[in-house]
This record gives sequence, structure tokens and C-alpha cells, in this order.
Amino acid sequence: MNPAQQQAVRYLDGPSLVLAGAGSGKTRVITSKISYLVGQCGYEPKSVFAVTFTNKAASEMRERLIKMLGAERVLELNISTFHSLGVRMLREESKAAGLKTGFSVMDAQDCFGLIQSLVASTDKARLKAIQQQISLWKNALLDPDAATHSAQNAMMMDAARVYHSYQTSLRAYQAVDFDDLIMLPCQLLADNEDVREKWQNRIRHLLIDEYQDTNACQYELMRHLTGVRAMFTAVGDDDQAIYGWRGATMQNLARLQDDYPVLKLIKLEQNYRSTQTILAAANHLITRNPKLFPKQLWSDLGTGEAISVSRMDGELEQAQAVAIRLSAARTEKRATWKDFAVLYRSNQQARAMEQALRDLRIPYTVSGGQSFFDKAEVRDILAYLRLVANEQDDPAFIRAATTPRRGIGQATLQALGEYAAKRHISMFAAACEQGAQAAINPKQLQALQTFVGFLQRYAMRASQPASREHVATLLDELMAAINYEHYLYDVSSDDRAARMRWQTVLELLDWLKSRATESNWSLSELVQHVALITMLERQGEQSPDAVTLSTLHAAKGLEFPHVYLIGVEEGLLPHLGRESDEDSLAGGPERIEEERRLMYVGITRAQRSLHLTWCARRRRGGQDQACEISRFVAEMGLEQQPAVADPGASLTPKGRLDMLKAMLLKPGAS
Ligand SMILES: Nc1ncnc2c1ncn2[C@@H]1O[C@H](COP(=O)(O)OP(=O)(O)OP(=O)(O)O)[C@@H](O)[C@H]1O
Ligand SMILES: [Mg+2]
Repeated sequence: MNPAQQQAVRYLDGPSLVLAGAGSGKTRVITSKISYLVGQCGYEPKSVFAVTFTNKAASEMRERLIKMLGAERVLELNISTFHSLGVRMLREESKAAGLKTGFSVMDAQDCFGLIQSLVASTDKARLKAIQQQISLWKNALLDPDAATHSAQNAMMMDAARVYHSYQTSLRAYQAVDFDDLIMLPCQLLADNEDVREKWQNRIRHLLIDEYQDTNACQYELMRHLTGVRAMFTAVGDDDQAIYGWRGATMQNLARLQDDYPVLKLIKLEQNYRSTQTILAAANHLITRNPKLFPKQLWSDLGTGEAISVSRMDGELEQAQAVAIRLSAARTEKRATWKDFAVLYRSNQQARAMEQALRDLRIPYTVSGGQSFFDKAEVRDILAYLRLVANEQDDPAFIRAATTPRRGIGQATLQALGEYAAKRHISMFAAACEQGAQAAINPKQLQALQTFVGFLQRYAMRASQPASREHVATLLDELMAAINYEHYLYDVSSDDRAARMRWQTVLELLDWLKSRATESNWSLSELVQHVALITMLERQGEQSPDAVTLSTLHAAKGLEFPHVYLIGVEEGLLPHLGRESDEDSLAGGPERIEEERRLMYVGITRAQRSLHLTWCARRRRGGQDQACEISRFVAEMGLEQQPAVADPGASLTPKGRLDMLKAMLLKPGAS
């Protein structure tokens, strides 16, 4: 620890803010401070709370602390994301929050489905815009009434109307969305003095990582949790604020100084992560942005390898070239796969890369992307299976009851939800009780009874001891009963899209069947097992030695010896498209500045080598278009290097790949 870091760790006279650039040891300060508080100052572990940005960051922090404090004490520490802290508060305070203890958390996809059924529209862009607007309001702590007042145009009025019925539905289902996980605890602390005192007394010190990306709601939550004693340590970097589009506000950094005049500001200037070459490029780039807080980062890790910039013909060539260079570099540098990361601006870029890595049999994990288990069609099918395994699963019930549509509408679901909440039972159970049925109109009731009857019969059979035939038959029968293939053709934009989605379903069914056969599971056992697998996959704990594929957003806070940043083109990075949901925010200079910070985050993930690639041509909207190199490359003080003569240049992509495979996979090559 350098003197500034030590000062940050030992400072306990009041609130403090560590403001420093990438790789300067901010996260390390948090870990060391926790260890200092518990190990040397005698704080009870359970009185120390730390908030990180992702679950992965939280588990990394726990791992490091186990080495410093031992597993027993680390178990008692409260290290989590804002969202898991919110879940925990709501579970504990469910009564005060007006929720049943077993309330469910609906993820973004479930909520999208809810909005879709409320609006009864298939215009995806509109639905997404509404969902994002509701989220922004919640993050700004505005309830539906306040949102209606603040709405300035027709689109916002539209969204505010949906927001009203959306909240009513959530309440009826006893469900909360992700934003509620912050907003509800925040309101609870503001309104309920007993609850507030209880939590303030419990928390002796609160530490917050990646503070620059907190939004107004998280800021309020932090204020309520720490109260007038204000014992907290926040660490952040204004140059790495990349969640403006989600409502995070850098003003929170400035606000801290206003709200806490005694705030101790500590700056760290030495970077311990990257070579001087990498750091110089990062500094060069970020000086283009207006400065809130000027800082100067330096490193003594030597100049190291030069940054490479390569022009590629197209996306396919880029993916292949990166895969090949990566595996050559692994041999040459005697590195392991997990030393490498391939980073990109948007999720779609992963697909070509994954294909190329698979072709060369290079192990990889995708983080921050849409995994197989997040696809709508997979989740639809799994919702049915989840419900069969556990009738308490309300989000699964809602999803299955409405996908495909079978005449069960929002009014029915709301009636069921309200009845279930009053009686503290699941929606499925409510659907079987006469008390609830009385409140539902006859036509819908019939649809509901058919649905519930089918599920009950199906669940009986699914819990029988397994045989291979049995699970396979059950799955096929389910598909036929809900007519899912037909449904896909109904809701997809065209037949090709429907075919692809059906293909995904078949893949899922095959996988489920073979899993069931391998372990001789009943369908219910199988489904419980699947829930576990999806959870593990989400935490990226499956493959210990693998190349990381990640979006720039999801790479925040991480570091890798060797980083390949792909698709460094105008229009992609900076991203200027309008079609993706992240882009419904206003444009203007702030947009470019946020994109520049994103590039800065990407560069500063690299410890020893950094490689940029861009494509001269790319398919967009079904057309081949010429692309230009990103302005950021020049802003890093780099020039494009002359193309290296490529022995496969005259071959077709397939021929080229075969040749390279032969070169790489021949004995002794790795
Ligand atoms: N005093 C130190 N001596 C040696 N290594 C250090 C020191 N401080 C930090 N490091 C190392 O430097 C690297 C970067 O530290 P850390 O991840 O804490 O930086 P950070 O400021 O949180 O970066 P980011 O802004 O990207 O989140 C880590 O590998 C860390 O272990
Ligand atoms: Mg960090």
C-alpha cells in the first residue's frame, strides 16, 4: 500500500471519497479497509457492509478477504450488490413494505412480458422505450403520479399511463422488479423511522465501489443507511462513468461534497495494473473529455509491448484472426487462456467471435451477454417446467399462463394475485380456490381452469420415477399441448426468425432429454437441476481456464494480462446507432463523452498487451457497408499500422480457416 492508499484505509473520522483513475487500487483499498476494520479495529464483521457493482465483483472481494481474515469471519461480512442488499432488506422488512415474505423478483424479461400484455402491442421499440422510461423514473424515485406530472411529451404520457397499471399489476402479484429493489427500501427508510434506526444502528461502516455509476435512488439509499453519522467510504472514477443511459449520474460525485462538507477527499495517482504504453494511450484519450476532477495517473511497470492496431476485411476475418493470434500468443507467452479477454461494444459482436473460438477449440466464457438460458423461447419453456416442479413460482405462473396467449388476461391475473397475497398462497393455488374464482369473468375462468387442470395432470406424471422414454414423451407432449411452434410463427417478425427460435427450442429439448437419460432423472428432478445450472452459468463459474468474451460494460473493474478490443469503428465505438435500447437517450456531446469513457474502461483493463482491430466492411441491415476506423484510435495517439502480409489473403474464408487450423493444431503447436 502506498501512503495515499494507507491514508484511505485508516481514515475513520468521517465520510471519505477516494477519487482515482483506473487501476490505482481503489477496489484494493476497499478490501484492505474491510480487513483493517475487522482485523485491527475490532469491528464486528456483521457491522461492516460493502456494496459492489456485480455479483462477480462481490465474490472476488470475498475470496480475497478469506485469505486475509479467514472464512469464518468473511461469512458474517455483508458484501453484496446494491440489488442483493435491497432484496435482503425487503425480505426482512416485508411486513413494513407491504409485501408477503415470499414475494417474487421479476427480471427484465418477465417485466417486458408484463408491459407487453398491458399495452397489447407488438411494437418492440415502443415497448422497450416504455420499459426504459419506467426504469428511469424509478431510479429518480418518481412514483406513477409524479411521473405523470413530469411527463413532457406524448411518449412520456403514454409511458406514465403504463407505469400506473404496471405498478398495480406488480403489487397484485406480490412481485417487484429490479428497480424496486432499490426504490422500495429507499422509500421504506425514508418513511419508517423504526426501520431506519434499526438499519443505521446495524451498519457501522459502509463501503461502496464504482461510486461513479450510482443513480439518484442508490445515492438516497446510501444516505438513509448511513444517517447523520455518515460513516462511509466511497471509491470511484468519474472517467469511468458508463451508465448515464441507465440513469446514473456523475453529479453524485459532486453532490457528495455538497451534502457532506466534512467529506475527506483522497486521490490515488499510481497505476499498478498497466504498462506505461497502455496508460499513456488511455490518458491521451481521456484528456479529450471535460474534467470534473483533474488527475494524473502514472505507472512504473515499464514501456512493455506496443499497442497493435489492425485493419480487418470484415467481421468473419476479424474473428478468425483474433482467435488465431490469441492462440499463438498463448504459446509464445506461455500464458493460460484466462489471461486473455476479447472485449466489444455490443452483444451481437460475440457471435462471430464465439464461432471462431469454437472452430479452433479454444475454451471461452461469455460474460455480460445473452446466454442461451436468457433467450425468450428457452425461458418460456422453462417457465412451464419450473411451474411443474414448484407451483409456488409466481413469475413462472404468470409467464406460462400468458405465453402463448390462451385468453387469460391481466384482470384475471391481478385478481389471482390479490387473492393470493391476502391468503399468503401462490397464484397457482389461488387459481384452484373458489374464493378467487368468484372474482373472475366466466370466459376467462374457463380458460384458467383448462390451463390449471392441464398443469396438475402434467405435474402428477412428471413426478413419477423416470425412464428415458418417459421424460422425452412428456416434453414432446408439452410442446404439442401448448402448440409452441405455431406460436413462434405467430409472434416472430418473419419465418426465418421463427425457424431459428424453434431450432433453439429443439436444442433445449435435446439437451434436457440427454441430461435426464444420463442421470435417470424424473422431469421434476431434471428441472431443479436446470435451475442450478443456469445459476452457475450466470456466475461464469463453469470453465476455470477460458478466454473471457465480454461487453465493455460488463468488463468494468476487471483486469486481464492481454486484451483484444474488437470492432473499433466509427458508429460502433463510439456507438451511434439508434436501434438498440441503450440508445434512446439524447445524443449530443455527452453521448460521445460517455462512449469515450467506455473506450477508456476498455483500454485500462489491459495489463501487459493491448490489441485493437477494426473492420473495413460490415453487414448492416442486410447490406455490406464500408466502415471507418474509430476516431478514438487517433485520440489515443496511435496510428494504424501497415497491414501485415497475410499468407491466406487470397483464400476464401473457409479455405483460410482450414489452412490456419492445420498450422495451429499440428502436433507441437501448443
Ligand atoms: N499498492 C499496491 N501495490 C501493488 N499492487 C497494487 C497496489 N494497489 C493495487 N495494486 C494492484 O493493482 C491492480 C489494480 O487495482 P484495483 O483493481 O484495486 O484498481 P481500481 O482502482 O479498483 O481499478 P478500476 O478503476 O479499474 O476498478 C490490482 O491487480 C491490484 O492488486
Ligand atoms: Mg475497481
